[in-house]
Amino acid sequence: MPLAETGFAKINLALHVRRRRPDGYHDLETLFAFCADGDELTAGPADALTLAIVGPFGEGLSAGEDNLVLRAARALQAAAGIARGAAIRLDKRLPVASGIGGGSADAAAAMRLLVRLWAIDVPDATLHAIAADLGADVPACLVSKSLRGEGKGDALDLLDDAGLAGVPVLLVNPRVAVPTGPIFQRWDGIDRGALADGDPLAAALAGRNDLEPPARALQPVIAEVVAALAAMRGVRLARMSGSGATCFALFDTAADRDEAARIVQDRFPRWWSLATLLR
Ligand SMILES: C[C@@](CO)(OP(=O)(O)O)[C@H](O)COP(=O)(O)OP(=O)(O)OC[C@H]1O[C@@H](n2ccc(N)nc2=O)[C@H](O)[C@@H]1O
Ligand SMILES: Nc1ncnc2c1ncn2[C@@H]1O[C@H](COP(=O)(O)OP(=O)(O)O)[C@@H](O)[C@H]1O
Repeated sequence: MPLAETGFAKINLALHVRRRRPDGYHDLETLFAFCADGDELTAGPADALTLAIVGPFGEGLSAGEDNLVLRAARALQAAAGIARGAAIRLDKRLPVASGIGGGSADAAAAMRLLVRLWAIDVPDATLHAIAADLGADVPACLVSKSLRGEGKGDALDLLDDAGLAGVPVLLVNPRVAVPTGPIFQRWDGIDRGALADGDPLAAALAGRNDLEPPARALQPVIAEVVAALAAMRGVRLARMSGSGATCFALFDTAADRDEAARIVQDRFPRWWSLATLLR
């Protein structure tokens, strides 16, 4: 039996961009939450390291050495000083370049998977460093629990008892790919203030996603998605995640979420959606 891990879909409940850094990155403050669903990875023992990609969003995604799954595997091999292989299979269920982790979640899931498959003992600090090297979001995805992120997004604080687990959520993507770097570049450079401390949901409600205006400027349909979600019954918060274009809504009840999912599917049959829960 191959081992399995989920690349849990990531949501930024709020994302405050504070300043542009000399290294081209941006200091930010964000509240990460994770969904119960995502991409599915499996791995079995093998002599060579291989990746096979299946699933609704697998088409067009390179399964070569540039894939974040293989980059994570190579980095782990190097850190552990081993040359063991693995036959990895990625079921790509999340849209690519869509602000919900995607590749970052896959890289993190691959790390968790291969640590188990290879039965290697890698210190947490080493895993964190490998993850941070793969992408600003990968350390958060490695943990895949509610977190507050600062710095590039890789200085993390676990939000114990965040009160978010089990909250019904609907993800909606209008099927436009939005690359992360260009959205940060289009941020207007105005610091609109810190993200509040304390209760994560209250902080998120009082907060914002500073990447939403530049993402909307590039893809106006994002405004339509947020407006459609915000108008649904039982919505607690509707917003774009990350650099877009996926938007999310948190609901009071699973019935409200399912009603919203039905309405979205009826009105916008081309859009992708996922009805799930926060974990
Ligand atoms: C915006 C966020 C919010 O969680 O999520 P996504 O939209 O990618 O899901 C993340 O900060 C994305 O993290 P990740 O996708 O891992 O970023 P990376 O691969 O490290 O960087 C891609 C590009 O984004 C920009 N970038 C990223 C993070 C950051 N704090 N400042 C930046 O300016 C840089 O231009 C960088 O070259
Ligand atoms: N396993 C993977 N899943 C998705 N994208 C991947 C993967 N491996 C590499 N990539 C690359 O990463 C890019 C997505 O990065 P990014 O824009 O940061 O996505 P997101 O906003 O969804 O986190 C894609 O353009 C894709 O070429």
